[in-house]
Amino acid sequence: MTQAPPVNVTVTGAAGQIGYALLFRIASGQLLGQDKPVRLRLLEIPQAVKAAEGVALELEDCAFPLLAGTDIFDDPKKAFEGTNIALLVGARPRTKGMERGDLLEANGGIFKPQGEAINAGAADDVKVLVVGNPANTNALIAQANAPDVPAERFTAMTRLDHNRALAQLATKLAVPVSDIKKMTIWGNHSATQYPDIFHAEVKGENAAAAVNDQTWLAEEFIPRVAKRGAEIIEVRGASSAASAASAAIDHVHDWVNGTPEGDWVSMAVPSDGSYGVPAGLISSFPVTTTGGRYEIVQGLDLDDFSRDRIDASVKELADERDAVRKLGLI
Ligand SMILES: NC(=O)C1=CN([C@@H]2O[C@H](COP(=O)(O)OP(=O)(O)OC[C@H]3O[C@@H](n4cnc5c(N)ncnc54)[C@H](O)[C@@H]3O)[C@@H](O)[C@H]2O)C=CC1
Ligand SMILES: O=C([O-])CC(=O)C(=O)O
Repeated sequence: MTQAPPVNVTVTGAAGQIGYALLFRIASGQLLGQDKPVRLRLLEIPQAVKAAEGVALELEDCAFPLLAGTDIFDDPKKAFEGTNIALLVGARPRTKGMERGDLLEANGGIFKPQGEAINAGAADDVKVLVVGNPANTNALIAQANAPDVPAERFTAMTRLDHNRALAQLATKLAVPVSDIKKMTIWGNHSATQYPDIFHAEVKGENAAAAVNDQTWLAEEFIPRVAKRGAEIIEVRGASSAASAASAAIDHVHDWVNGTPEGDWVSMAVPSDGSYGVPAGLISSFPVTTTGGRYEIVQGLDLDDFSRDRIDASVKELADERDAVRKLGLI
């Protein structure tokens, strides 16, 4: 039997913490599936190329049957040539006391040239996931600089928030995470995000009704999920890496392979105006995926509690967009 041609997967920041937790899972087939060979294209800044070469040696030593090769670049134009899946991880992480938005200027400059490089050389079917913070607005910058690529191919990661919310709710209800469906993260990957359990289901029952504890929801669950990144930085002394890599695998896996019947996932995607989110903002929504395409779940009722929180997070996204516009990045 002849093998399918390899899928080109570009990973930026390949020598970083997330990169180290991500590359081996991609090469082992967990990103795309056990029938899909991959060719890795790693992008790093010149000072970190040697470390990326070390990671490539270790990848070689794993003898992954699906890994067709690893190439290392310090030039985005080359790294994104022919890429089918682009994982934009490389950026400066925040440290204690910073908000993700504080990274806008530092990291914004990275995503403009990378958007241009994707525009110039990526494959026609390219799918982009931005992980580097502030992820939603970095995705907007990359997208704005890639006018020939369909806008909907640019997404940002809120799957880690989604997974955190699943885990917190499962612990509260003392059920396995697999019993929970239809979790939603709305808005920005920031402390204003809104993890919504009003449409989630636990073994078919409404999750908010199963919890039946508004104080826990408003004062524990929502802030815990929204500020979990800061909690990890406080406790681990560095920002989430393995859990972020795992969420990136989940995001792309489900985008490519589809969501199961009766469930959905959270992805930050360009708004089409759904739920009153201004068109074009890259905001987190509940989405289903099939055939490599996602669709925003329609028709969910939002009460005032949910509406106010979504509006606040979307306002923050609009402010970030205005800030990068002023910086000339979009
Ligand atoms: N969306 C999300 O849920 C999450 C996002 N993050 C973000 O992911 C990013 C990466 O985190 P870590 O891997 O922990 O950081 P890290 O500092 O360990 O690694 C970042 C890597 O990116 C590289 N890099 C910097 N500029 C680059 C450029 N222009 N092109 C290519 N590579 C470049 C650096 O040399 C470094 O090796 C940070 O922005 C962090 O805040 C982290 C966790 C979750
Ligand atoms: O909090 C951070 O800076 C890293 C991150 O995005 C997360 O863990 O959600």
